[in-house]
Amino acid sequence: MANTTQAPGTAAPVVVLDGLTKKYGELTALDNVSLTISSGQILGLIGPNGAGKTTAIKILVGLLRPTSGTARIADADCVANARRIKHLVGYMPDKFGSYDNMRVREYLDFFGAAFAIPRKRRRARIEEVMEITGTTYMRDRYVESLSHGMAQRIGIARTLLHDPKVLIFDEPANGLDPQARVEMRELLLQLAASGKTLLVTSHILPELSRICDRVAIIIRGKLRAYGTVDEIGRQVSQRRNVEAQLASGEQTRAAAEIIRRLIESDSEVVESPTEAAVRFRTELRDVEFSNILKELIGAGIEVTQFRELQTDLEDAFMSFAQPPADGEDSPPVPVAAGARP
Ligand SMILES: Nc1ncnc2c1ncn2[C@@H]1O[C@H](COP(=O)(O)OP(=O)(O)OP(=O)(O)O)[C@@H](O)[C@H]1O
Repeated sequence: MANTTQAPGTAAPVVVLDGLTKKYGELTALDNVSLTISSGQILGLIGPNGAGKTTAIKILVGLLRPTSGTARIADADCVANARRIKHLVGYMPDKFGSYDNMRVREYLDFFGAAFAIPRKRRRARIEEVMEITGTTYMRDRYVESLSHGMAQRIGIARTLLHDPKVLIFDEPANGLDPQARVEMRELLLQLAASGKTLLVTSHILPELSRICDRVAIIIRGKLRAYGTVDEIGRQVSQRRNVEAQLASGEQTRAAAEIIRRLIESDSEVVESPTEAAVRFRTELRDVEFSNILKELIGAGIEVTQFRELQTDLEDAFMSFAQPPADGEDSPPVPVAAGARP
């Protein structure tokens, strides 16, 4: 069984993947992936091209059968109850076809009809979803004339028509300019705040990951890390990233020598005379930090700042995504409680 037990005070799991595996012939596109998304949460499913994200999504929306394991949304199994899944989920694929000679309102009406929303109710619902997604002003525009960012918003409006519990968006931020990414992030937060549960994928680590309650990093079909952005940052590096800023670049060599003497011998110490800075990674505790600082000052080094740098999630992702050396499996990385690699 997956570790899906509900901790006291936490929201109920709405999406549950348990040991999900999908093979295409010899290729294992998804390998025993287990994770849960609770009600109102945003989960970012992040992985490079070919990681298995779309495969996981297609199983969830009932378009693919898993080789083994299960996927459930609310009370419905994604294979056995595919019809119910369609009502529970709003799905926006990474590419949606072109609809020539259709205005936005006609396009939404077309999909509303496909969801069998009665005509009268449909008209009001189209107004509502355009309001939610900030697309009312596009109502009379032809769909093919929309910019990519506008089209993405209409794509989201379309997924909301039947008021699903769960929204699954494949690469919603792909190809958007920085401003449109900010707007997309705000829209996703607004949808989660309105009670929707969201799963969004990305092949890069965009700003989207910052708004996710949980991030799942998937590499070559395996779940390599799962947790909050902070938890994943801590998983990747037990070592703290520290920077000593000096008054002058001329003292970087002397400072680096003192630091090398005081920290673990296998730690990398990077001197940057142009920035008048020395950076290093260490497992030392605070008390030992103060000792380094004391020694630097005692040696006449003018230290203007001595601080710990944040572990960047981008660094974490890159370290997970490194291709394994020949004959090795993926690098072993601890995974947060609640997930099984
Ligand atoms: N129908 C299929 N038949 C055979 N192999 C497939 C099929 N669909 C996907 N694959 C392979 O399975 C692996 C996972 O593909 P998937 O599309 O799920 O990855 P992804 O993470 O969504 O990638 P991207 O970011 O490029 O969309 C890839 O190696 C892909 O080539």
